[in-house]
Amino acid sequence: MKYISTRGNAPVLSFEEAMLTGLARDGGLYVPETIPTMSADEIAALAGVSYEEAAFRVMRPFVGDAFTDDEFKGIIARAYEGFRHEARAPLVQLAPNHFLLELFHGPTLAFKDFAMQLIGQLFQFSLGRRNDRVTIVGATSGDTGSAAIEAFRGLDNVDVFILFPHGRVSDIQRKQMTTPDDANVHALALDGDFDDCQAKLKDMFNDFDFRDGVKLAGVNSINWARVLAQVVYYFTSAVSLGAPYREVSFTVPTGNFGDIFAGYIAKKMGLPIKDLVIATNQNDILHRTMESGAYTKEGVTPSISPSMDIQVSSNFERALFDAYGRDGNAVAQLMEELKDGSFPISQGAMEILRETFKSGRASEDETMATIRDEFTACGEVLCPHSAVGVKVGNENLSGTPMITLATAHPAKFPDAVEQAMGRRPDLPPHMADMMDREEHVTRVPNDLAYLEALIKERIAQR
Ligand SMILES: Cc1ncc(COP(=O)(O)O)c(C=O)c1O
Ligand SMILES: N[C@@H](CCOP(=O)(O)O)C(=O)O
Repeated sequence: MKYISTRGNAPVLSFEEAMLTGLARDGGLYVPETIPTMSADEIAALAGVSYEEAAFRVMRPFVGDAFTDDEFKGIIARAYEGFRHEARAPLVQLAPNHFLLELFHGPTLAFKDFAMQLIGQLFQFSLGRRNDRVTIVGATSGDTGSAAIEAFRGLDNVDVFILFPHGRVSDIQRKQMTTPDDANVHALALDGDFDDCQAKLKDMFNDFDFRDGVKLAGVNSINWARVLAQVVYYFTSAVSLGAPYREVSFTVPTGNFGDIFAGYIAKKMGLPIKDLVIATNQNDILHRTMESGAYTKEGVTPSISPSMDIQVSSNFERALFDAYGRDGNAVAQLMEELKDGSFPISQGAMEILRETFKSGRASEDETMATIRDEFTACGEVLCPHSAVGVKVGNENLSGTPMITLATAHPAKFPDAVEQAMGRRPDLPPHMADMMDREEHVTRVPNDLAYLEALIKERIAQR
């Protein structure tokens, strides 16, 4: 299995190389050269197997000969052993034809744990046998950062630096990133928004002296392994509702487009998905793009679903690559135009995108009302991101079962949830004292040279 860049001008890599590389050297994102498929019989055979076994069968064709089957099974087993639910990703029913896929039973209470716990094990295995080390820099709007820190804390051969937007994550999210006291963990509060954090991260990858000097690696959904791990729960949830003999639809609260892109890959692999619905909050660039055919930045307004306060949606580039017939030059041109704030999408590409994706948005009031109404109707407490999904999912119900992804635990956003339904959700016991723990954080300017110097200095001190 080979991996190619969405901008068509970077070395072709194996799974392991792509995973350790992060961003392609032409600024693009790695994708598989071809998407392996699963037959209806292979999909049907996932019914009743453990999440770990399903993960092995779904991901195995993508990793090539990077690991033996036993090695890969061991990596998967270690990744998910810390989850607090036997099913890992349980489905609950909200209404006769609407289901919620709870993805928040991992150690940091967000769907990021599904991929990050796996990547943590993959990196340890690969770096160990190569006797190598890396510097991970991650950009986060709240959840990727804590999941990455949890997956990599305490390791000798990895330093992990997390850039988060100062003042724009929830208190719990911040505490999750700033309270670990491991020497290899560095929480950096940047003066800017998430898009600034992600832009700085990409600038670091595009500065080859820095990148090669510190052995930079990325664990954002830039990294193909992140997307791959998220493909699995589309299969397990669809199969439990009757796939491959029954179609299902998914609604996905969307920001950086990684999670819904994983659903797109599942569909390309043969999973019978009818609709893939993009759900955005008031920062609705993806919904506007689907309606207008132009990707146009308008600035980000902080919301009660802060992890989705994003307007440069990294993985949309992967969808554009396919919609433009895998023409890397065309994608590179669009990304160049985006530097001026906007690019039009060709009619042909838009038709392809609309064949696969529907979209909707939820305002702040609608998100609050959804938290309140779903609690009243069925007792499910939603986080604000999941509520955005449920609101848009409700608007797209049809005869096909709809699965909405619940991407975070409500206790990560207690203020918004309390405001909506008058009750404060409790943190699970392992995090109950989170607000009392001491914080270790460095406030940093939105300045590439400053950040690179700081990272080099911290690494030298270790
Ligand atoms: C809780 C939560 N929901 C939804 C999203 C959006 O997911 P994606 O960026 O993969 O579109 C994020 C951030 O990524 C998140 O943290
Ligand atoms: N919402 C994310 C933003 C980063 O997304 P990623 O999937 O590219 O890591 C977050 O919580 O940090």
